[in-house]
Amino acid sequence: MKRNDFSHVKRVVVKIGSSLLTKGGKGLDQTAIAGWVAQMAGLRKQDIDVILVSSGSVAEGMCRLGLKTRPKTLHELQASAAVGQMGLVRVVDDNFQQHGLHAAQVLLTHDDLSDRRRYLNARSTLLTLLDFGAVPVINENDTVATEEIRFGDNDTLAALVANLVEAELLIILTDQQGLFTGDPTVYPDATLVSEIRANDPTLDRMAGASRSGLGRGGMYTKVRAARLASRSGTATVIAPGAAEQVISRVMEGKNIGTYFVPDLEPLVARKRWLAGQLQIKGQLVLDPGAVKVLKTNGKSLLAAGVKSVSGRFERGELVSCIDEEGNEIARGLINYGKAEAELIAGKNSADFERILGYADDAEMIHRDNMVLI
Ligand SMILES: Nc1ncnc2c1ncn2[C@@H]1O[C@H](COP(=O)(O)OP(=O)(O)O)[C@@H](O)[C@H]1O
Ligand SMILES: N[C@@H](CCC(=O)OP(=O)(O)O)C(=O)O
Repeated sequence: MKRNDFSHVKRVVVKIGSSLLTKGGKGLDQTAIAGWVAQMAGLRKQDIDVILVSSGSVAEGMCRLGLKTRPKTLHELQASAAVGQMGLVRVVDDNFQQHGLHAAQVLLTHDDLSDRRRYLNARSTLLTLLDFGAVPVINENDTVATEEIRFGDNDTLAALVANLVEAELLIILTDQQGLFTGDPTVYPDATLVSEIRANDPTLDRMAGASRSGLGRGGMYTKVRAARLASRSGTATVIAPGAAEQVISRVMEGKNIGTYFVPDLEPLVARKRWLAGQLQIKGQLVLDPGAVKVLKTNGKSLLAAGVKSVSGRFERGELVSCIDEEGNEIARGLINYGKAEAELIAGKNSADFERILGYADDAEMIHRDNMVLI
């Protein structure tokens, strides 16, 4: 994808860093936030799905609590985040409301995206919010995250969210013009990189740490995020958050910030991931009707077309779909664990509530989570 193809983008993740949001730690920048929200609302009006990953809870909490330096201990960080998150969501929500849009707070930990079942839950909730036309506002769940289940920085979180919802574009707003050949606060003669392949090995030499004491990762985590995002075919632009109409200009394909070109298109990347990297935990035998629908119409797999179930799997794990002769037709992430799948195999989704005691996904495997073999 070239910059001038961004006009085709239908789903974008915007990440805004702490120092931008809090005027370098002085408190939430109401004017700037109103400006970014207005631009995101403009995208929603064009029917583009928008997800905001917003940092700033610790920085705003520090400000409210009168802490001069970023706390060192985990519980102080967590307390600070809890205080600051209140201010953050209030301002963001007020602003989206002024544009007639609903903001939806989603706080995630690393476990939510690494555990297969929780991954599917997080994905379904985010996609449902987008279907409702709401704007998910995501941050790390700092108050409960221990070291082991932390993302640690919101650049990584934003990239994983972009992977999760298959956004075509990730925009990371920061306090610099973009990625420079070296940290411009240390090397004044460093120059702005306008475009680079996300997997270019020279990137590691350019990107340094954060120096503001407010954010977490500096350029290093942003470059790593661009690489991570490129795994699902997502393009990344690191752009100057303080620049006039920055989000709109990036979306218009203007030459602003640094554009990280992914190696693959989103669909190809996801199919490769599904087809190659996960272990198959079970098998579904499909009736001829289901085989035909999957092959010819690219539809989701409904339980009604499943004749039998084998293997050991939980919700969210990879299963293989075979025809009655044993030929593999497709693979996908299943919405039900083995016990439930056996109960609903061959049944209509209208009967799920009676059989299972609850009604959940109508599909056994959603077409977005399936790849034909
Ligand atoms: N190659 C580079 N180009 C630009 N900035 C860099 C580079 N290396 C390190 N940095 C530093 O990264 C900082 C931005 O990261 P950070 O403070 O974590 O911001 P944010 O809060 O937006 O995530 C810049 O202010 C700059 O000091
Ligand atoms: N969850 C933390 C995120 C910290 C963080 O990654 O900050 P930044 O490097 O400014 O994006 C917070 O809201 O303060």
